[in-house]
Amino acid sequence: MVRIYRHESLLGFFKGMSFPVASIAVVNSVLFGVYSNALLLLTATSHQERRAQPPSYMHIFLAGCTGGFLQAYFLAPFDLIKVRLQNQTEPRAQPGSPRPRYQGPMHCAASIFQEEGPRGLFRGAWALTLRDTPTLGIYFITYEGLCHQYTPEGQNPSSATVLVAGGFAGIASWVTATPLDVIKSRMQMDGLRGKVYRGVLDCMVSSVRQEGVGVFLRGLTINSARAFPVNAVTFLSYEYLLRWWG
Ligand SMILES: CN(C)C(=N)NCCC[C@H](N)C(=O)O
Repeated sequence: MVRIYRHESLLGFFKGMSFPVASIAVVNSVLFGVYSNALLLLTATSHQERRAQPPSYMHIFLAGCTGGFLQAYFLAPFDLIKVRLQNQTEPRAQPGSPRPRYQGPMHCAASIFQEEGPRGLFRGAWALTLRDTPTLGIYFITYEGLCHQYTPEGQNPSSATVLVAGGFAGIASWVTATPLDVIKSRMQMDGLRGKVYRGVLDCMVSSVRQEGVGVFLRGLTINSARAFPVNAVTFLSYEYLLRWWG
């Protein structure tokens, strides 16, 4: 944090933010929309009816995995641009200093398209899919399990329960996602200075060889700390929107 602040000022912390903000609505709509509809198909009960007839954990897991799998393809290009911008550490443009490689998200998208082709925009998408498919199953199981545990039979969970269950769901999913998150980010940066990795497995093997198994825990603390508030608010919004409009 100190280094980013010294090198790039407060603005350094917001690098690559505009694209995730623009994309989060689309990505979460796909995720929660697919999850709810998959659960509807599997259990034939609406969101309201599910309080009285809770779905099985197997159905919740399968619906979560389906949501995770499909959202990964919407998330992939936005996430790639975020990662490329976050890894660009040149100070912001100052008179006389060399211009950074990417001047913003649109320029980054256009450059990747030109230099690496349309498929370049989906670099790392396979690792992202492997990361998100099981971990979103875990995400929804944790959320539903905690809500079920702390809510009296047949009632809706309170706001406090939703916030805490959502926060822990976020942490559980990030703890399990971090190893593949590290690999995904390395695959996304690959191609910038020529291709280093032959695929996901090759990236895993060479990362472990060079840095040891601890490499899979990179970013775990920060991912988990961020996950609690983000997902507490995400689930609270989801629950209230469904209660008002569902
Ligand atoms: C890859 N993982 C762990 C997840 N996608 N987990 C679900 C949380 C998603 C939420 N938008 C977040 O960024 O925390």
